[in-house]
Amino acid sequence: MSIESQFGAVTLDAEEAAALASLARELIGYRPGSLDPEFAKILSGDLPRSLRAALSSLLEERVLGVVVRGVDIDAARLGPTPLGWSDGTAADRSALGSAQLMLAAGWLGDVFGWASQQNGALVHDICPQPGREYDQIGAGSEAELEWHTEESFHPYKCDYLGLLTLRNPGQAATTIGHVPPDTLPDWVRRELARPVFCFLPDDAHVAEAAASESVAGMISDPVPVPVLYGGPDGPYLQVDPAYMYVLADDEPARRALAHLTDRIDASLVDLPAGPGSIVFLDNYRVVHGRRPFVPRYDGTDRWLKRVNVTRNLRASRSMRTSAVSRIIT
Ligand SMILES: O=C(O)CCC(=O)C(=O)O
Ligand SMILES: [Fe+2]
Repeated sequence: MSIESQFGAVTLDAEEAAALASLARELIGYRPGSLDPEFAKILSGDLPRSLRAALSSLLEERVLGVVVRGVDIDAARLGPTPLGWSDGTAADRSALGSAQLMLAAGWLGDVFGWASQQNGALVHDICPQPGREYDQIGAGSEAELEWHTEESFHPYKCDYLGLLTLRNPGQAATTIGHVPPDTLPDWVRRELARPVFCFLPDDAHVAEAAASESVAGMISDPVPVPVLYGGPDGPYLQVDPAYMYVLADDEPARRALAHLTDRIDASLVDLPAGPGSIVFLDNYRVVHGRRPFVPRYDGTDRWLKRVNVTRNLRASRSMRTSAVSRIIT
């Protein structure tokens, strides 16, 4: 079965798109300058039913991801794509899109951020940044962003990753890959379930690691974990070949990882998603990356918004400064 056929798809009609944008305006007005994720959850009960149904099928693991098309991003108001993420006015210009991404995420769970990523923002900008063209981070461009599960290095990685495309002139696709675990040979599954794989924080976190005690610790002292985890019948996956190594060069584990990597390579497809598309991916079951593209740095570049969603915010309480904080430190 192709990966695309295992994705839910919703195309909002004009009425649904207007209803979603109207909720977003309510969310923006509730606390000007900063989208309130708790209020977004309350409002998410009023999302168009077709959207809630698709998102619920993701919660139930009946699909690997959901693509929503027809979101009003108020393209006329967007202005120039920022050069990287630290552009103050860009949040305001793109608030309509960000609010809709947060609303849909609110139906799935709790949006959270990282102290070590984009200064703790809940909604991230993904735009090419001068000087980072060949780096394995969202702000790269000329080099393919190798496939990965998001924040593989962290025990409180997101359940779902949400991406909203604001613009993508060169149509540089997000890639997705998936291998049904029950199609892997038994020896591969056995090896990948052993806790002998070490993950390192990716460069996007390392640059801001001083802001996060847990991330700083993971750079110096990674805890070995399995690649396949959860139930033996339908295990979940954490894998990021660009940022991982096998403990003590364990040969069988290394071969199993190589086998998995080949299989995922062979499964990789482009996800078609133009401006006004939101994609949610099950970060426990699919990998994603990005095709290379040539950045322009003239204000018209590719620009995406990203959110991390967890089903269990409480699990990370020891790494957040208060029960209501949504920032992992
Ligand atoms: O740019 C994309 O399409 C995906 C970016 C990504 O995977 C990341 O920033 O971790
Ligand atoms: Fe990613």
